[in-house]
Amino acid sequence: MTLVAGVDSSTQSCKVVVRDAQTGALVRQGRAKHPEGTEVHPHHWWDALQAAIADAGGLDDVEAISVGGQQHGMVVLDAEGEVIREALLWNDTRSAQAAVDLITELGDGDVVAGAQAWASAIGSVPVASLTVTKLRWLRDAEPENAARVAAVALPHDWLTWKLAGGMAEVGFDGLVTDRSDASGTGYWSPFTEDYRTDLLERALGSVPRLPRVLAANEAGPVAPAFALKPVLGPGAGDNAAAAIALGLLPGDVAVSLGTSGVVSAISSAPIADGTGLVTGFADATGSYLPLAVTLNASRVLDAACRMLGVDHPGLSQLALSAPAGADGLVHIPYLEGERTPNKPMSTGALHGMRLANTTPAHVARAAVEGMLCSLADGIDAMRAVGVPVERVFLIGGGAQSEAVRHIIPSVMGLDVLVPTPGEYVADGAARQAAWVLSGSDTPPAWSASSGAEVMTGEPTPFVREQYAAARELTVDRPA
Ligand SMILES: Nc1ncnc2c1ncn2[C@@H]1O[C@H](COP(=O)(O)OP(=O)(O)O)[C@@H](O)[C@H]1O
Ligand SMILES: O=C(CO)[C@@H](O)[C@H](O)COP(=O)(O)O
Repeated sequence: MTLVAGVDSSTQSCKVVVRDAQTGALVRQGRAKHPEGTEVHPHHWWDALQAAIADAGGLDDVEAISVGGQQHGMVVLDAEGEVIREALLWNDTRSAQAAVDLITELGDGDVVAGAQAWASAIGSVPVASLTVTKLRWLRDAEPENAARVAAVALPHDWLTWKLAGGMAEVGFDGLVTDRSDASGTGYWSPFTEDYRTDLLERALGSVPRLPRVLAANEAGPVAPAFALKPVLGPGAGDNAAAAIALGLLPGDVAVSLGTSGVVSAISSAPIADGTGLVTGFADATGSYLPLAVTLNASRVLDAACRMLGVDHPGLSQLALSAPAGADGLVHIPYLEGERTPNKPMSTGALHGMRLANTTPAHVARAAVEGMLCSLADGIDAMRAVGVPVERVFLIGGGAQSEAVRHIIPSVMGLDVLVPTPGEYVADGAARQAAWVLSGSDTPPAWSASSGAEVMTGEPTPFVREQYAAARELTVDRPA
């Protein structure tokens, strides 16, 4: 049996799956935790990857490996290839003002024109999540660090490079990425399939080395002297890797409930949404992957568990015992600020509180519904830019919530397919690794999306209506 491995270096943890390259059958897997926080030194990801590989029984018998990972994180390297400072993650909002500055500058003072100009240039309107805004923040807040930047990578690029032996073995020439993750930087264009170094220079003030963008099935750097045996694949951003695992086709939409809430879809043409609600990223195969991404998904459920003093099954039991709409109790889930809509300083809120609806069951129901309503808004945003929504898949850690699985069809007004719980990002990376190994033009014919449970429910549009009426009623956190 030929074995391949896939990695998901996600916000909260690192997961490794080992699969049969021919059939896709799961052979073994492992995982390890990442530290908390929105600023993390990349060596923690490397340590977690080693631990997850060991937990998965090692790589000695594995022929190829690809790394999928959280997108956008700013990994800055000096001329010796050393990490200059902790990486700012996708959910770090300190670069919100930098995003406003970049938009205003490109529009010559006109924010609307600037937003459209960015969307036309790179497919997305900058928000604090995108790497380009983090580099502008670095230039303004830490000029001494900005001056030392010799190369910029993303989490998955950096881990791939480390697996290849890093500076000592492959140098900066061996720094590689793929088009899905490159398209989330804010300085790579899905229209020209190339870096926009002019926009990078605008942000950082210089143009450091950038990872070479590999083709979908192209092998990464090889260091003959280095001990790593497997062939390295290009890897991918996490949502693009999940799309590979699910075998998404046009009309399919994935809703991922990880730390981020993500609505993603395959599109045959690039998207340029000047409203910024949909980001026009590329996928990892040659198509496009428009996304609507929130900062608040599974951790909203974690927070509700904490507030109510229950575990996840307990939260589900409570939520399912309350009526749809929680008798008017509305939870706005912007606990970490928000990205879609772009409200980086916002806090969450509970609206419509009355004596009759302030029970643990109502609070639990409102938390689940609020999180799902924010993602239903993402589905609307997809439709508004012409992305068809025919089949919806539910994945990510939050998909393990029974309440989420039962309530989502009613909130979205759609049937929802729930594939067997699994590590879809790591699985997609493994499928890519098998593709690279095969040398074929198309990925191997294994897909993890078979065996999905179809969840149905009576639509409850009033839940979304009461959410929409309360959505703007939030206060900002103290500066
Ligand atoms: N049974 C469950 N019900 C609801 N949420 C769960 C359950 N099990 C795990 N989770 C949540 O899944 C999240 C992690 O999901 P994951 O997709 O791995 O996140 P990320 O990709 O951001 O690291 C955690 O916030 C955790 O609380
Ligand atoms: O910012 C995005 C996509 O634009 C997020 O999807 C991150 O890629 C993090 O994903 P999780 O670790 O929450 O799954």
